[in-house]
Amino acid sequence: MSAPTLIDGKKTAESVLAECEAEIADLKSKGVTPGLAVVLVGADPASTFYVRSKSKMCEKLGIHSVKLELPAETTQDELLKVIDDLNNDPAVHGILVQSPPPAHIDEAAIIAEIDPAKDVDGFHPVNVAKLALEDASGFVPCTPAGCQRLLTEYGIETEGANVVVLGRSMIVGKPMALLMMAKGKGANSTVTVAHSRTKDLEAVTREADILIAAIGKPEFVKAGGVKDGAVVIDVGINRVDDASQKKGYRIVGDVAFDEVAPKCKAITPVPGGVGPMTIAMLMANTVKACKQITGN
Ligand SMILES: NC(=O)C1=CN([C@@H]2O[C@H](COP(=O)(O)OP(=O)(O)OC[C@H]3O[C@@H](n4cnc5c(N)ncnc54)[C@H](OP(=O)(O)O)[C@@H]3O)[C@@H](O)[C@H]2O)C=CC1
Ligand SMILES: Nc1nc(=O)c2c([nH]1)NC[C@@H]1CN(c3ccc(C(=O)N[C@@H](CCC(=O)O)C(=O)O)cc3)C=[N+]21
Repeated sequence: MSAPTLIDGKKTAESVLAECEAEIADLKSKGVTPGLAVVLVGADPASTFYVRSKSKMCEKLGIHSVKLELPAETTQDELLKVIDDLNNDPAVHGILVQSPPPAHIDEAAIIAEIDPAKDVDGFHPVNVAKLALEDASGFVPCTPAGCQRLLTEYGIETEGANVVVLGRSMIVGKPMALLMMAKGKGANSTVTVAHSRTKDLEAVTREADILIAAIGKPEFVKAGGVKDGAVVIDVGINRVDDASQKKGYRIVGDVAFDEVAPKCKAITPVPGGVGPMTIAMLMANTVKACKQITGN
């Protein structure tokens, strides 16, 4: 087989961000500045890193950024109050509460408190329903939206394709499956969702023309679970110990890249694949929220 196409998430994210910049300039010419609030409870190092990269991207694009890093002991009621204040803040059009929160927080209740019009993560029940109903006024979760954009950007045929989504979380797997089974461009796929209870997993994933892996298990998908000529989108972000690295770890995906890539038509790297797209789609959702809320 010829060498696989490396799907460049950084480059595609740049085009999404350039579209955002044009829309932000237009909004600013009308006296409106989009605003995003990112809330982190506790100091998990990976979460802290992601929250800061989101805020940095806002600053780069000229989006008003509110970063709230709250102590791990923050109570449910205190967090609900923070959300209410952001719901009522006219300078904030998007609200994101970094997942997962500490164990004493009821995450579903926090998500339900967010004004659906500001729910740029697309986790609120109203937006989950809009995705299922194919109502484009809602917010699509950033990671699945980013995966779909990578497929369309690289001209990958999704119509009638066998798409296997590995993982069924509310953040990635389930919305990813809904997106790909929807009617329309970049979708119309035949979708199978596999998870930890799936029987003969490799036989299932081997049927995929497009395999989207989101399970959080380092290098779990091996060559034997991938069809020749498949397109592989690796959502996984896993830290594995690596003494040869300055930080003492490196990031790998859910796919064993070195053995899987030679079988693929196209594959995303980790890092530099889906991760940068997640942040870019968050910016795009924030611009969309701002336009909807301000009527622009
Ligand atoms: N690149 C990005 O922007 C993002 C990356 N991620 C990364 O994606 C990965 C998945 O995240 P997330 O969806 O939040 O994870 P969750 O832990 O919420 O969900 C994992 C899913 O994978 C399934 N699963 C776990 N182990 C296996 C297994 N051995 N075989 C088959 N299925 C399995 C689980 O099945 P079951 O339901 O049966 O338990 C579950 O559905 C993580 O590495 C995360 O860091 C997440 C968000 C954004
Ligand atoms: N409410 C909420 N919304 C989220 O969107 C959300 C969340 N909670 N919790 C955690 C996951 C994870 N996530 C990532 C974002 C960016 C990269 C990213 O930028 N990755 C880069 C750098 C990777 C690195 O060096 O660590 C890359 O893959 O190239 C990765 C993962 C968003 N998530």
